[in-house]
Amino acid sequence: MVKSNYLETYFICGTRDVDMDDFLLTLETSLKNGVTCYQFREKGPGSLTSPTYIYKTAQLAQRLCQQYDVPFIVNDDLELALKLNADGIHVGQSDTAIKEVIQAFPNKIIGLSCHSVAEIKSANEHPEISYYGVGPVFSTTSKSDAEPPIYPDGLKECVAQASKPVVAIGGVQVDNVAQLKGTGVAGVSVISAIARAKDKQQVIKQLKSYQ
Ligand SMILES: Cc1ncc(COP(=O)(O)OP(=O)(O)O)c(N)n1
Ligand SMILES: Cc1nc(C(=O)O)sc1CCOP(=O)(O)O
Ligand SMILES: [Mg+2]
Repeated sequence: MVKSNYLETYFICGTRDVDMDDFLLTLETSLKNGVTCYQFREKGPGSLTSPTYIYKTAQLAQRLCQQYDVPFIVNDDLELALKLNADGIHVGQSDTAIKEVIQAFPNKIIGLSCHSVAEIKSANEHPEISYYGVGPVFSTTSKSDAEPPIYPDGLKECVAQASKPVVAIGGVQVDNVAQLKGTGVAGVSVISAIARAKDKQQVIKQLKSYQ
């Protein structure tokens, strides 16, 4: 049973976002310290390429999430999500078409990236979508093909038009998260803020202060 506040502090991480040997430890420390959702995103320079390794690594991450009762979401890869019977999948505008995802993965968490009010309006046509990931709110170094930032004002406009909960993504850090107050987001999703934090407990606690 997925908790109603599962989007509150949403951690995204692949093996390239941390030292390879630290991946599972990073995830477990984050789960222990209050992340409410996790996305397995294995992409970008230096990420795993072998489907067997990707599957095995994702499976270990999934088991950790199960221990902490936190939803395990797969980024992009519908086949992997199906194979693992993940709790959900997150896709972007240029990934597998949302209609196909909805059909192939019923009764699961489905996240869709949106970058503008127009994309939100078109996403609203699909009531099966669970949440929208909206951004980048600020500039990010974690995604080389990110769109230009929309900043908190752009985020607020998107939230106002969204028929589903919105998580803010892109460049969200401890020192700017307070700017999200009043935007109406249901949560924040981050890679580097948590992956690179020395004191993950403190950072996760501070990230919750957008509420
Ligand atoms: C929660 C969340 N929001 C947005 C994204 C970005 O998805 P996408 O645009 O498909 O880009 P990639 O992550 O696939 O590079 C996300 N992953 N998660
Ligand atoms: C995965 C991702 N998607 C984005 C989008 O705008 O859709 S920005 C992004 C990277 C988020 O990493 P960080 O928290 O380190 O900025
Ligand atoms: Mg994608």
